[in-house]
Amino acid sequence: MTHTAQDPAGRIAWLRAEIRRHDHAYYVLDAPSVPDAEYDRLFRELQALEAEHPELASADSPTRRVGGAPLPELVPVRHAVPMLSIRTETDTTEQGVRNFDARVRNALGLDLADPPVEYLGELKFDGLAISLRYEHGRLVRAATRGDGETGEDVTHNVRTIRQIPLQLDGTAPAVLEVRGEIYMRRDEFEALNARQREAGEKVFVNPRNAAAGAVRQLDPRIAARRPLSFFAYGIGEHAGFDLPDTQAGLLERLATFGVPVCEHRCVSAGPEGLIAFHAHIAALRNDLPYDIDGVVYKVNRVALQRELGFVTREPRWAVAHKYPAQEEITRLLAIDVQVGRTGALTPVARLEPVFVGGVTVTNATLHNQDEIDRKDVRIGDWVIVRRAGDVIPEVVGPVPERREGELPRYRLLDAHPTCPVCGSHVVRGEDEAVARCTGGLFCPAQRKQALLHFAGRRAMDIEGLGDKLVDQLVDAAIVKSPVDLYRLGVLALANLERMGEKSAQKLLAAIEKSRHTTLARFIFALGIRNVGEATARDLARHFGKLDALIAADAEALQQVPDVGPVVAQCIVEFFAEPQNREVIEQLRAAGVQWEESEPAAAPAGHLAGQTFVLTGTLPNLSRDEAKALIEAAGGKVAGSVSKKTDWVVAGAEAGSKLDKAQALGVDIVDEDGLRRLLEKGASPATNTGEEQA
Ligand SMILES: NC(=O)c1ccc[n+]([C@@H]2O[C@H](COP(=O)([O-])OP(=O)(O)OC[C@H]3O[C@@H](n4cnc5c(N)ncnc54)[C@H](O)[C@@H]3O)[C@@H](O)[C@H]2O)c1
Ligand SMILES: [Zn+2]
Repeated sequence: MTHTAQDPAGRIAWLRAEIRRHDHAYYVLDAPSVPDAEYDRLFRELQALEAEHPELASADSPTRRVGGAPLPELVPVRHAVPMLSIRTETDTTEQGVRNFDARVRNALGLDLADPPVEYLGELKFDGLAISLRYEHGRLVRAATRGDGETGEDVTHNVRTIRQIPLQLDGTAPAVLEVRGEIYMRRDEFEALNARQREAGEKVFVNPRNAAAGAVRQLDPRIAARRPLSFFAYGIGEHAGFDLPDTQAGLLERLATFGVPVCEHRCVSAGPEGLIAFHAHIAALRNDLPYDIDGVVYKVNRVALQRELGFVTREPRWAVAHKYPAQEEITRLLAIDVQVGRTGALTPVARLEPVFVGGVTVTNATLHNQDEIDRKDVRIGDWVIVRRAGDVIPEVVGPVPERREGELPRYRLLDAHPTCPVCGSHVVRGEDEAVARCTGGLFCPAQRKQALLHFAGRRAMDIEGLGDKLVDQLVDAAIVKSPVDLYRLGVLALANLERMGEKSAQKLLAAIEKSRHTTLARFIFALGIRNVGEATARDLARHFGKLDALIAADAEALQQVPDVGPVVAQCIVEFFAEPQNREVIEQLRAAGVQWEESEPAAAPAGHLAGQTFVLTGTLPNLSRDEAKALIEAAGGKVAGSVSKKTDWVVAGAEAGSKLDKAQALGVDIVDEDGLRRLLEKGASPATNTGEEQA
């Protein structure tokens, strides 16, 4: 529903309802439905309309109130000194500061002949306002702002915040309410979200919400797990406190009590210093370890603050000057994918251009399919984009209430069954978040990485082929796949920058030398996902010949020690890609060679063909010892439990592998059980021998 300028009453009513709804989501539920920038636009529009139409004013308009109702689950706390909001200066230029100065001087009845008013510039921390009540230096209660008159008792959670002293330093007054902001540092926020993501739980939109949600928990253990910080910026009720003359003096005094106070502040005679402060902090903003949404200017002299007093929801002696929003709302037009150096496909949101965090953003990462599912963002959605600090822009989530009709869910594998760069198949492992292109040797997106790996010391060992040179060779389109290395001539190299004839000769000699290699090195050099040096060696030993390896299916591959289902799958997928096989053929044709051997004999022993998984600590055997015994008996030890596991050997403190074994119904034995299995088929001769010894 929209209302035009012809219907201010209707528009005002609509705005009030809309803002109230957002207030509830933000203050009560800690789950804002729109970014602050959007909210602020509605709020300013309402303020302007109410100013234009005083006859439509109403005492219960959201422009006259602070915050939201306290949560009914928490015990209410009445604030003897109300906790107010701060007026936001909307003019973003210097004029914002001058407007404030002019209002203050006017209210104080000063004229041009009077000296400048002294101000203090502070940061506007983007967190949650809190009032900490100390009696005789002891923290007795912590309360949220609530609606400004009545907040919520959150002492149980605030006690878990290490930065907040439970006992003030020095000689403390009888009563002192310290007021300030609880916030979460950006790195802590990123780490928290990473943990949430890992655990498959919901991620937080921004540090403010994560902090507010933690503080307003019923369970202090949850708050304790979310690392929070605190800055003091004022006081409420006090008794027996020798009140400093200025705001700056107050902050210094608070610091002597051991209360954290932010170092970034500046005293200014008149508005000029504040203008400089605004610019200085704007430049610093990205490097601060926490979010700020602006700076706050305060009249420094406490006596003048008293004289100025406050109007409805905000003091006359302070104003907030905001910076460009770090969260904005825009449209998700499409989802593209980018193929990284390792073949990972990253979905990237293509956005209707939006100005956020000081720049125009048109793309933002969506990380991977799981993340898209968790956030449930769909093409066509209105989404919230966040760009804070130097962190790359991110889509934090959709605005579900703005979704128009039914939009289909996005499935990366359906949208991109093949790599958009090279056309190879795209796969996603069972336990993996990331989808990958399987054209490792062929895919242009992976070329540089693949070549570097191929030439590496433990792979084909081509001395002198480092990343700078690989960059040049690939960028100049001289080398596309490893086989091109073996076709290089001095001429092509001599055209490269910083490449004399001598170094060109040297490189060619190193390439020449690499033609004679071992099967193990060659397998490793292919860069098959999850096939490291040791696995490559095992594969070479087991299969003896490259073609045998190429022909092996997942089951045959799992006969190799340490090759489990995941690794086997990666190998199968790699060789299934015709383009990879072609590059291998070309390499052989170019003279890359190694000695082949007969495949290692199938392991003998009565446990042949049986797969074991070890978990926990066995009473007498180390893991290596147990493994050696099993392998000596022909068995195989795998790293993870699957349906193909025959036995799980569980010791003390066995973890998730044991759970999985139970879930899959795999047989479980302890160390004694393992010994019985090992002995069962042992030849009587050996037994006798042992008994005799
Ligand atoms: N996205 C939404 O749906 C939604 C809904 C409601 C409110 N909001 C946002 O909340 C804000 C309005 O709420 P508000 O009334 O709390 O005002 P405010 O946050 O703009 O300003 C007042 C608050 O600033 C904080 N503050 C930080 N640094 C300070 C300092 N140095 N000195 C004094 N105070 C400092 C205090 O907590 C104080 O309560 C707006 O930014 C608005 O965008 C968003
Ligand atoms: Zn590709």
